[in-house]
Amino acid sequence: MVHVRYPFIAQLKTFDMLATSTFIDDTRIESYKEEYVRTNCIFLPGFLPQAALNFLLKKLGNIRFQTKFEMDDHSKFGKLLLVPQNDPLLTIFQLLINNTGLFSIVEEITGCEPIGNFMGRIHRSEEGEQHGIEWHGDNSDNRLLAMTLGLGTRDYTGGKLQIRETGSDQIIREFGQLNAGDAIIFKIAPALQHRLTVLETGQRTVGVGWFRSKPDLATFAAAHLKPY
Ligand SMILES: O=C(O)CCC(=O)C(=O)O
Ligand SMILES: [Fe+2]
Repeated sequence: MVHVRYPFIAQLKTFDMLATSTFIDDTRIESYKEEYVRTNCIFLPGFLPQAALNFLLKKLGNIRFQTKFEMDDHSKFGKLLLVPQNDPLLTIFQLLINNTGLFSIVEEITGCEPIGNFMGRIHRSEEGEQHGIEWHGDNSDNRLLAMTLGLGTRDYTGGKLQIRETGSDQIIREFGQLNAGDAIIFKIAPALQHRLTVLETGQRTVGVGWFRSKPDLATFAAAHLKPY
């Protein structure tokens, strides 16, 4: 018998989280559907259960973030601090969201094609650093929907996630201060763009990622959710 080691998983299992919890209140599906049709996004306050949230917040306290520039061909369109790609915390975050029950509910609310996997990262914006991301679409890599999950305990100003129709001046929806555990799920399509405005005061920390049509979960897990 082969023993694999997921150092944090034993703790997570005690929360009875993995593969059992869907995080979305299914009595509210109809109102989420209506919100999504109207605004191309849904706001999910208290999406992440407290135990999982406390666990992620505690681990985040020990992480050394690294500066990352968002690049489009050779031009920069954003600057942020990122949890290093090989950090086990990213595996935990992705394990929580790669949940087929959650995928089904998200498919039902948004009418998107079947979700194969969720690929995510964790980033932070800090005051005085011009941290933010200009208008962009994230239209690549089989992305269907994006998610932003609040993972910070500090207040902030600026750092707004804004959504618009491509090329338009009108903001369809914007989200300022996010509380830890709150999530936003929004549509990725050529007709839509979003941006993260520059952080003015305080600090903003979020998990972000994309629900993607391909590859399927088994293929994704074998490549990205490996034991370490
Ligand atoms: O921080 C956010 O809410 C969204 C960030 C974003 O658009 C991205 O990472 O592509
Ligand atoms: Fe984005």
